[in-house]
Amino acid sequence: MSLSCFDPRFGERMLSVDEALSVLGESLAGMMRTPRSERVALAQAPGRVLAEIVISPLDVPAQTNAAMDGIALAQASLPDAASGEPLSDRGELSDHCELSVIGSSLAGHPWTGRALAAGEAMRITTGAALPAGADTVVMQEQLEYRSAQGEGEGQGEGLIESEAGERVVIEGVTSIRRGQNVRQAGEDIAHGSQVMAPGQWLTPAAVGVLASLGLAEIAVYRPLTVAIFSTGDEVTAPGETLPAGGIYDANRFSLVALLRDQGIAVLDLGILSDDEASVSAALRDAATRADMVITSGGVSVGEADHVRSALAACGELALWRIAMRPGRPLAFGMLRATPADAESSSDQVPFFGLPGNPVATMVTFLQFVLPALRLLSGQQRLAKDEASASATTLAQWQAPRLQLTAGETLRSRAERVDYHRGQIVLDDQGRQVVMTTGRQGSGILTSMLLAECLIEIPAGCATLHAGEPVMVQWLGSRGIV
Ligand SMILES: Nc1nc2c(c(=O)[nH]1)N[C@H]1C(S)=C(S)[C@@H](COP(=O)(O)OP(=O)(O)OC[C@H]3O[C@@H](n4cnc5c(N)ncnc54)[C@H](O)[C@@H]3O)O[C@H]1N2
Ligand code: MOO
Repeated sequence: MSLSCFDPRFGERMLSVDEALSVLGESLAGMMRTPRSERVALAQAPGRVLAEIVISPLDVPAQTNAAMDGIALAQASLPDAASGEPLSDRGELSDHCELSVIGSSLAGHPWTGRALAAGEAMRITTGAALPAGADTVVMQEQLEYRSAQGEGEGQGEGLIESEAGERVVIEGVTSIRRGQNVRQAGEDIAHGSQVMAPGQWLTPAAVGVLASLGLAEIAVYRPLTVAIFSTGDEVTAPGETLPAGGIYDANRFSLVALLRDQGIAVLDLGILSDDEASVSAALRDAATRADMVITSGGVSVGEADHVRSALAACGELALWRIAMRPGRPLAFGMLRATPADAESSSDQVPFFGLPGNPVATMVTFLQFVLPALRLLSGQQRLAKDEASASATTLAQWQAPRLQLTAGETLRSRAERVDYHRGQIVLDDQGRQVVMTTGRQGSGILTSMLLAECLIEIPAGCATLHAGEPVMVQWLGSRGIV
């Protein structure tokens, strides 16, 4: 396969983020395969990607039922004040009426007797099936029950079982609308309708919906395996003593967390020293065991930046200079995999060499790696209307963009997109605005700790004034998309 990203021009000039995304998309399109699937218990499904079409085997709800505790009745059998007919003995327009209660329909214990006739009602609890002959539920708060002997009068709250000869007085009859407080069978999901399609990310809501269909297990795509390692002689594993000139390995941990959050199986290959031979040996090995390989550090132009040369021996690679900050240098390419086992689905494995500065590692992951993973893991962007779900570009898998108002003046270098880490706060007039999290260096990882969004200051814009509109990439309430 010829990779357009290895067009020699790209080594010369700075790519925009959009250009880099489209080149990446083209490269990955050539290797797209439907991932293999497996069946899992529903409890294991959250965070996985659905691999089958789900057609509803039933109506949800399965039966027409009450949305309130109260009584079920046929609205047409009620006296109608709107018709102007006198409802009381004195000829006044009364707003109450009395019906006889013939029984109870309880959630899990539906009424199995005869249908309701005119002038009759039935006690009913929320979720209980509506008895035949009823189409409307009046809530308990509008009711007063009268026992056959005229004793035990009361609002009836807490009373479940009806007794023989019981009657109920309804207040506010004129406001009762046909079908009120009733949930129709199939009003959420109709029997035989398509509920989900392959590619659906199984969110808490999605597994709830699957459970509501009675499904105990479901087909999901096998998770992708991603191999990661950090590079650099100074990079030290947490738990070890930090040597002079050392720095603890933050990137591997933030990357593992980002990957796991996407349901990815991680092959953690640890830390590699700045040694070309060991980096290329590790890459060769990783390419046979994983669906993608990600490193951090060593992609710039320093003497110890060996990732690029090590990669040249293992595949087809390019160093991109991307007009963004943080994250200007990024290596991308395809590693040759000599499959050592039948698990490997391709003889080419995408590779990302992310920049070593910890914020640059996370920001480039979010811009490029995350969309690539979502694409390769078979996710489909599903929308209520099919037209908006159709176009598949990598950009659609970036964090969602929102327009907010800048709460302070933001400065950037005009020639590249700047991703400031932002927090959404209320200004002194109670309006929602976005502010930076403070110092913005690409080694200031605590700026990501505070970030709820990335403020995108576009190339060509050196200053954005307070009060001006600004686009942000929303990272979600948990700090990741
Ligand atoms: N002459 C130039 N120097 C640099 C350029 C440039 O264009 N010309 N680009 C700068 C930018 S921007 C970045 S980002 C970095 C990226 O360089 P590398 O990917 O080669 O990263 P390193 O040099 O290995 O490390 C950069 C920085 O990050 C620390 N680091 C590395 N790995 C980890 C880790 N796993 N956990 C925590 N911190 C890590 C490392 O110690 C360095 O401080 O290059 C600039 N230089
Ligand atoms: O852009 Mo580098 O990625 O600033 O730290």
